[in-house]
Amino acid sequence: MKFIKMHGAGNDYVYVDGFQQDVHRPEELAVRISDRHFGVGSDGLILILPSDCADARMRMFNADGSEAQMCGNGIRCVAKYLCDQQSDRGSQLTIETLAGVLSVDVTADTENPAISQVTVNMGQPRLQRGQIPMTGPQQDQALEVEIRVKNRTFTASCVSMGNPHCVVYVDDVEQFDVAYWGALLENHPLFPERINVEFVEIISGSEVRQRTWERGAGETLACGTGASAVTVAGFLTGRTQRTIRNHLRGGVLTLEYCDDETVMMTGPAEQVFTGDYPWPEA
Ligand SMILES: N[C@H](CCC[C@H](N)C(=O)O)C(=O)O
Repeated sequence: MKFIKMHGAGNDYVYVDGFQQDVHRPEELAVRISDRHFGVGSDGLILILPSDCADARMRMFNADGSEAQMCGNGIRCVAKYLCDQQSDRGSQLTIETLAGVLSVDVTADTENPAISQVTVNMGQPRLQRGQIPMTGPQQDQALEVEIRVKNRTFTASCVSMGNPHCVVYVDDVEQFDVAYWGALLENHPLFPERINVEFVEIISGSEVRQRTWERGAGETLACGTGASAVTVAGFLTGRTQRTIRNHLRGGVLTLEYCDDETVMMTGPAEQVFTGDYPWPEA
């Protein structure tokens, strides 16, 4: 099986072109290929597939084999790959995900063809508990709620960007024990489908620092849907402006929560290598 290794701001996935080959048992493949010692090593697996309603469809599997609705860093890489494959395609594409059909715009880096900058219209956030999903009154929002874990109470805002996010504000994110609290929050009984957790330090009204604990993958260097949720939560709770720069462990994303309530995200997409992985066709 041929694969491509790409990352967006250090959030790395193995990509397989499903236009060229069939991929069987992707859940099991994701677990094996993501392993950083016994596999290729990645945060998960992304399949690039034909679509009936868009230029392509993506399916995204976490390193634990669970399928997620969307991946913001991943969709930028899928867009870059499709543009590189067909240079006459133009820079604007649509990509179908389990969170809907999203529009992307790719700008090639003239000095380094391995890297592109990609802007994604991430769509509108879903704010009701029932949409996240989260227990409690299903029509209510969960902005600025207190979540009790062990001996600590966090102030959190929960936002769905198609997939679920819990944004937690902390004073010093570099010193914060992301692995310990991330795992506890991911599996908190409030969240029946588990949750991705963003730990955020506010630098100013237009700048934040984020570390990410991902559902099904642990700490990753970046999360695009998470950075989008952070933009929405920051604006709606009065912490940040509509446009922010988000400093993640693996790079910087620029985001805007627009007047029409869609989130625009811009960041890098980089191809690192291609390879072959032994995986039976059926
Ligand atoms: N890293 C991805 C999100 C993965 C989310 C996944 N861990 C889930 O289960 O929802 C991003 O850039 O948006």
